[in-house]
Amino acid sequence: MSMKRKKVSVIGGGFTGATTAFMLAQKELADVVLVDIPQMENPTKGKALDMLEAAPVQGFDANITGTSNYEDTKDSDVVVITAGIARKPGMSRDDLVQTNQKIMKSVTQEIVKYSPNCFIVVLTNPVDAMTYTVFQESGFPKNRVIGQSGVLDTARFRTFVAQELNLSVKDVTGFVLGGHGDDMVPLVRYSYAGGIPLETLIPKDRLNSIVERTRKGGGEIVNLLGNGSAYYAPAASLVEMVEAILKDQRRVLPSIAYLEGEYGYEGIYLGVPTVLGAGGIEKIIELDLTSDEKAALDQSAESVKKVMEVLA
Ligand SMILES: NC(=O)c1ccc[n+]([C@@H]2O[C@H](COP(=O)([O-])OP(=O)(O)OC[C@H]3O[C@@H](n4cnc5c(N)ncnc54)[C@H](O)[C@@H]3O)[C@@H](O)[C@H]2O)c1
Ligand SMILES: O=C(O)C[C@H](O)C(=O)O
Repeated sequence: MSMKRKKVSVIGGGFTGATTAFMLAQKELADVVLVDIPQMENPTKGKALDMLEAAPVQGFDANITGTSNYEDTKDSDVVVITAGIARKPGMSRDDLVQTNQKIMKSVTQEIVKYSPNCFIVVLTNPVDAMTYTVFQESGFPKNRVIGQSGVLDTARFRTFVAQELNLSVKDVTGFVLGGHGDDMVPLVRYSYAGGIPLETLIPKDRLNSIVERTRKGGGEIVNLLGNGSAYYAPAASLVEMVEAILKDQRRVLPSIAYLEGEYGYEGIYLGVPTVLGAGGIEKIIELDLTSDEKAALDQSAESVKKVMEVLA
């Protein structure tokens, strides 16, 4: 009996797109189609072929193709959007909104034409507003249009906590809620090392500085790179979400989800804890928040709404 392989298309073959494609193939999660604009067709084909030639060495069975033709994305199970411009030092993610909004609209039309039943996972910044744009343009139900930010932001938080405590990252858990901006909300009260609340392990001032570093984690990398933004951890985060969907894992992961009353917000996409499985976002988990946590989340939601006003 033969099992048909899953298919994932990654739109945008730049740093995050190419890294995501390679990680998906290395994990044998799907055959991967990497898509970029016609002017980038040869470099995209070149990247895909180069990755494919790593398969015999690493021993993975997955096909990777590069293209600028959306017909090649036909019947994808999941489509990941990384197309668009990235920020440079001195810029905020919100400075990318107008350029990337146009790109979201055009790529979404092509995605929907060839894969009307797919799940879409959006990475392009400013990602809360771009996920909303893709949701509107696609006409898909909300469970099938998902944004990535919280897995990455939580991964940064977990990295810094593990460094602070000199413990394995595997034993550190956390939750970052809200928009993917400098006012995101790392929920320290819901964060643990080996099941022990972090607040009992790390002094308050050290925890506060970890929270601050997490909030500015994207900018820290942008300043170090000098000419672009992070891509290894963002790609790993996308792959974790795609894997949860393809394998129906029902993972509890933060996703950028469309809210219709949850946490008191209506009609916006925002980072919240979700259950990710074969139905995409199968559930939004509503945590009890203190008044300080809710005020911080309100501020983050306000920032997202301001960017959404530019969309109109
Ligand atoms: N949400 C997050 O956590 C997160 C993390 C990292 C990066 N990002 C965002 O992801 C985006 C991509 O970042 P990157 O580092 O890969 O940038 P990059 O410049 O390396 O790659 C972007 C690619 O998109 C392609 N592209 C542009 N217009 C396109 C179109 N219409 N169709 C198909 N492809 C198109 C470009 O040719 C380029 O190859 C940026 O907006 C960045 O800010 C978000
Ligand atoms: O910071 C950026 O502009 C890219 C991304 O959103 C990140 O957090 O690394």
